Amino acid sequence: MRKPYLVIAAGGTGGHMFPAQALAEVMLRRGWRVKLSTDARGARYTGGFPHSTEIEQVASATFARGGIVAKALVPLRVLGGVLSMSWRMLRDRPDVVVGFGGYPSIPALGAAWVLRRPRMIHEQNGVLGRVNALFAKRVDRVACGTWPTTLPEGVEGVHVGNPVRLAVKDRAGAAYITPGDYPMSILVIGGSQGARILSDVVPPAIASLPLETLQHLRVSHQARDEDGERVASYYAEQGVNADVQSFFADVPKRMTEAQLVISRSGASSVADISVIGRPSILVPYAAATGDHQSANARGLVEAGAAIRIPESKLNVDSLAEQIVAVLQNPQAALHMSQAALSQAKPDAAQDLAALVEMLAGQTPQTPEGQTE
Ligand SMILES: CC(=O)N[C@H]1[C@@H](OP(=O)(O)OP(=O)(O)OC[C@H]2O[C@@H](n3ccc(=O)[nH]c3=O)[C@H](O)[C@@H]2O)O[C@H](CO)[C@@H](O)[C@@H]1O
Repeated sequence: MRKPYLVIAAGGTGGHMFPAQALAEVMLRRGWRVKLSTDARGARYTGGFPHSTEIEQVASATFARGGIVAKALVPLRVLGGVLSMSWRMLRDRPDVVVGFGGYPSIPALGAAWVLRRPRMIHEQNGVLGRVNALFAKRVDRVACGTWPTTLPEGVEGVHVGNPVRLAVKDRAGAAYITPGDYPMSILVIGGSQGARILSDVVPPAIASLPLETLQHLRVSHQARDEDGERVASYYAEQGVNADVQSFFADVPKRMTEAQLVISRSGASSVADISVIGRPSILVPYAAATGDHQSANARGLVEAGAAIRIPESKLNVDSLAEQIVAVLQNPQAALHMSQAALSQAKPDAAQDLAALVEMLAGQTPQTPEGQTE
């Protein structure tokens, strides 16, 4: 019997790919055939996708890069991508197409629009990205990871949350050990790529903490490759017990063990912090499109789960003061961890999968199982 067939279109950064992976995991388990349509950049993040995911690389074109000639050719490349994808979809018709944002999602979403296939976008951030903004009025559903999300007039969003990895979901609401006179840890992460500003400011802020706190502290610090050595030697010189890596493969475990998370407010980082339920200090990436990282942080901040420090106010003193405020107030820290849980959507992947199946239901199936 023909399996229902889902095309997931995503690319660019890990931020688009991780939620796409979570949906692929659920749909494959539900007996669907899943194809990921991505570009070379997105393909770097496909290692975690289940092996049965079909992966198709499409040529991508971004408006932001390249010289004048390259930019002038972008509309042609996009049109070519949509046409060739339409041709492929005519021969192998998807039941549903879901776009997660990024330029590589244009060919599949564009083709689904041309062919009138059921289609949906998922926006991770509190502000629509460029490609999702282009399709918001041309899809059957707009699923939102962050709430509220600013949407174009006339478009209604469905709040499903940002799907988290299984390793995160497994630790949903894991018991929180409040800060005290025993080993404590701080996790410092800057999105999938690491953030230089956190490598500049966090180490001296931690080194300046009162000795009674510092002596119990372990730090896990994600630093970009080029910053790793200086960050590690600084911590070592200051006698701080720190593990510095360019990417922690076991963030869910480290986050569970942490009394405090210091992080950027990328959509998946915020989702992980909410689902596991940890106090956080968030430093939104100021250059993010439409300041979407501030929008992402809003839910946790308004719930009393996170302290937001804008980049312009981030310095050694302001950060140290907030770290002390969390680590020296166990009750406040416990309250923050519980408030984080109040913002969590641990079943986002399942809710998104339910929307996909609902959209597929709009397509009548013939007794042979072929779509009409
Ligand atoms: C710089 C930038 O433009 N970032 C954008 C990018 O996020 P970007 O990919 O940087 O970050 P996200 O916060 O969305 O995701 C990072 C994920 O990586 C995990 N992690 C992080 C560090 C580590 O060492 N190990 C690890 O596993 C985090 O727990 C999280 O699950 O796409 C997101 C979704 O569109 C946006 O919200 C972000 O604004």
